[in-house]
Amino acid sequence: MSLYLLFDIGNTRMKWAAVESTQNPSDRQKKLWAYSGSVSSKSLESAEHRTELADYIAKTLPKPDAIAFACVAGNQAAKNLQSLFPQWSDLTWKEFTGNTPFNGVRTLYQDPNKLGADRWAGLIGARALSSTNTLVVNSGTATTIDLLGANGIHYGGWILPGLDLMQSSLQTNTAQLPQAHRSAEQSGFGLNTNDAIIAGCDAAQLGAIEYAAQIAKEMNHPIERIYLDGGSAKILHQAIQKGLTSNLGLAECVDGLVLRGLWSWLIQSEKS
Ligand SMILES: Nc1ncnc2c1ncn2[C@@H]1O[C@H](COP(=O)(O)OP(=O)(O)O)[C@@H](O)[C@H]1O
Ligand SMILES: CC(C)(COP(=O)(O)O)[C@@H](O)C(=O)NCCC(=O)O
Repeated sequence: MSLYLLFDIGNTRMKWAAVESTQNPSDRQKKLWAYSGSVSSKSLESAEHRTELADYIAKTLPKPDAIAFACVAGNQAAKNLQSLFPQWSDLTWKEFTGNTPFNGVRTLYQDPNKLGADRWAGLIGARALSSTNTLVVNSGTATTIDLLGANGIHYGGWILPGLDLMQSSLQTNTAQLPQAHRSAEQSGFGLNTNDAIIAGCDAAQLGAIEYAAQIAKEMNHPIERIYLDGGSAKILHQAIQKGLTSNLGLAECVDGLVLRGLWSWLIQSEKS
């Protein structure tokens, strides 16, 4: 049995998990993530936070057999992460990028070097869960919506500001708009400024997903699954369930698509 340590460094949060080779990236049980965590990606910039994190991970985890990471938060963030574990210096840190080949999934992106490592890993993670036409929605700092065909082809996707970014950019760039706050009652058209912002940004995100499904259908890839992952996935899912849009009944929250993709990649690399 091998122990894999996986890191997904996003623009807001760094997520990690340790998994065993006897487990399976297609497993949907919560206990799959028995050893996992997240911290602010910015905290990697602070020597004090780095030491705390290094202590925590090293004390709670035996030495892994392999480490894989995907980073879209800049080279320095990845370097800072790797500096945490000098005691594991004999291990190779395997960096996964948008250009990393994976048997069974292929992207049509014009320059895969430019495809976000997290988007590519998320698509591979989605493929571990489903072999049908799927929309992969990662709702973090940015929201990304990608079309993965049943044939394993990534037909491209969209990048939108994430939900928080949409809301906060209104406050930052206008004279009269406040930072909006979500409450349980909001739905439909807003009758005050706060609700108009919350519902408007929800509508932009859900509308984009619905539109993506419509285009996929026109491309003869009718969507059978919609996976929602990322820090705002649950909020988007709740908005869908409130009936803001009736056509997204397929949408479901899925944990750790990027980590699942890194894991699938390690398994495939070990076999070849
Ligand atoms: N504890 C938290 N700290 C910061 N953001 C959080 C937290 N929990 C949920 N969020 C939301 O999740 C988003 C970050 O999600 P995540 O998927 O980790 O993004 P990224 O991959 O871009 O770092 C934030 O923009 C925020 O809306
Ligand atoms: C779109 C992203 C900013 C999303 O990052 P995240 O919200 O997960 O932090 C990231 O995947 C990225 O920098 N992509 C590179 C450009 C591209 O995918 O075309």
